[in-house]
Amino acid sequence: MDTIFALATARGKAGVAVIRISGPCAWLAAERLAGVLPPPRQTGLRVLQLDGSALDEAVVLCFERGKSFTGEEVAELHIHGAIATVSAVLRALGDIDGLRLAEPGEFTRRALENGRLDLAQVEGLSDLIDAETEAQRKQALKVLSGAVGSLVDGWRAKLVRAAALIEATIDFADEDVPVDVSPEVLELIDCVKAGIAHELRGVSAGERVREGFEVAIVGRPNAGKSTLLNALAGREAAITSEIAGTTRDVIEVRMDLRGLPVTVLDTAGLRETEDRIETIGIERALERARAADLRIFLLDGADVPLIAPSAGDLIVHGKADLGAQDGLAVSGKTGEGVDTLVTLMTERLEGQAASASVMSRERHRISLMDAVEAMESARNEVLRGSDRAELAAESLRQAARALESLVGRVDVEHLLDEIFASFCIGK
Ligand SMILES: Nc1nc2c(c(=O)[nH]1)N(C=O)[C@@H](CNc1ccc(C(=O)N[C@@H](CCC(=O)O)C(=O)O)cc1)CN2
Ligand SMILES: Nc1nc2c(ncn2[C@@H]2O[C@H](COP(=O)(O)OP(=O)(O)OP(=O)(O)O)[C@@H](O)[C@H]2O)c(=O)[nH]1
Ligand SMILES: [Mg+2]
Repeated sequence: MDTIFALATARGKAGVAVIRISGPCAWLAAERLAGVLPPPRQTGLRVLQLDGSALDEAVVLCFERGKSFTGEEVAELHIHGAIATVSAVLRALGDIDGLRLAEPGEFTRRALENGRLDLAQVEGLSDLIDAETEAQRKQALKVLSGAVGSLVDGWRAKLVRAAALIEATIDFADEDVPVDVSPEVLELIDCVKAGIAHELRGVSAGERVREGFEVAIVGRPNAGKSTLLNALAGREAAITSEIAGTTRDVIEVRMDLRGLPVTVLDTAGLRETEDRIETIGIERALERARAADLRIFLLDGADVPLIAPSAGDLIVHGKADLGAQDGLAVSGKTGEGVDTLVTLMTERLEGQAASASVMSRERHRISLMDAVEAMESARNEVLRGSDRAELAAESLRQAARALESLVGRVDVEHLLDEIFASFCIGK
C-alpha cells in the first residue's frame, strides 16, 4: 500500500495550511522532516527540515493505524500557509521514497475501504465539503453521521426476520401443526414498505436541498423583473432598462435565502412578438419557469399572469413605489416589500424542504425502488401460499441487497469512480 500525501486545506495564501500523510510510512516520513514525533494524538512544535535545510516551523499531529480518519497510520503537518512553504514541504515529501501525491478523494476512499465510513457517509462528506448554506450543512452532517446506514439497518433487520420466519416453515414443512407465519411476515414487509415509501417521497426535496431550489421571476416586459432580481441579489446581476424586451436569456443568480440554497431566475418578459430572438427567449422563460420549484409572478398594473400559477406560487405587484396596490406589492427600485417577499419565498421553500430525506440522489431512489419491487414480489408469493416460501424468501433477500447497496455493503465498485470524481485533492 502506497503512502500518500496532499495539502488538506485550500490552496493559496492562508494563516495555516495542513498537509496530511497517510499509509504505512506516514510516521516515518513525518519523522524524516520533523525529527522525534510527539506521542499519537498529541501535538508537538517542530522545525521541519530536509538535508539540514529548514523548511518551516510546524505543529505535528499523528494518529495511530486503526484510530485515524483513513484507518491507516496518519501524520499531519500544520505549517504556515504561505504558497512557498506549502510548495517546499510538498516537494520534500515527494522526494521521500515510497511517498506519492494523493489523488482526489483518495484519503476518503481509504477510509471507505477500511470500513471507517460507508458509501452513503462518503457522499455525505462530499456534500458537507460542498455545503454553502445551513440547510445543506445540516443535511450533509446527518448523512455523514450515518443516518442512511441507521435506516437501512432497521429495515434490513425486519426483512431478515421475515425471511427467517418463512425459511423456518420450509424446514418444518412436514410437521403436523403448520404455523401460519404469513400475518407476521406481511406485517413486517408492509412496515418496511411504508418506511421506504416515506423516504422515497423525500428524495426530490433532499436533492433540492443538496443542489439548490430554483425560483423563477416571470411577468410581462418592463414589469421590473430584472430590477427585482438585482434587489434580491444585492448587485447588478441583470441589465435593466425602460425598453420592453430587455432580458432575453435566462439570468441565474445563486443565493443563500435564510439558509436555503436558491437559484433565482430572471426571465424574458412574456408577450406576443415578431422578434425571433425575443421569441426564443420567451420559450426559454416558459420552459425554465415551468420546471422551477417556485414562481414569482410579477404583475404590472392590472395585468394577469400569462401562464397558470401552481399552488404555492407567489403573485406580487411590482413598482410599489408608484402607488397603492392590493395584496403584496414590491419595488425593486426602492426595496419596499422585498423583505416580505423573501420571507414568503423562504416559507414556501422551507415547506418543500421540510420533507427532505437523507436520501438525496438518483442512485438512492433507484435502490429504494428496487427494494420496493422485490418486496412486492415477496408479498405476492407469501399470499400465494406456503409452497412459494422459497421464492418469497429469495425476494426478501433481494430487497435486503438493494437496501445494502445504499451503504455499499454489496458490490459498488462501479460507483466509486463517479463518487470520488467530485472530491478535491487532500480529502
Ligand atoms: N486535524 C484534523 N482535523 C479534522 C480532520 C482531520 O483529518 N484532521 N477531519 C477529517 O475529516 C475531520 C474530523 N474527522 C475525523 C474523523 C475521525 C478521526 C479519527 O482519528 N478517528 C479515530 C479515533 C476516534 C476518537 O478519537 O474517538 C477512530 O475513529 O478510530 C479523526 C478525524 C475534521 N477535522
Ligand atoms: N418606479 C419603479 N420603476 C421600476 C421598478 N422596477 C423597475 N422599474 C423600471 O421599469 C423599467 C423596466 O425594468 P426592468 O427591471 O428592466 O423590467 P423587466 O421586467 O426585467 O423587463 P424585460 O426584461 O424587458 O422583460 C426600468 O425603466 C426600471 O427602472 C420599481 O420598482 N419602481
Ligand atoms: Mg428584464
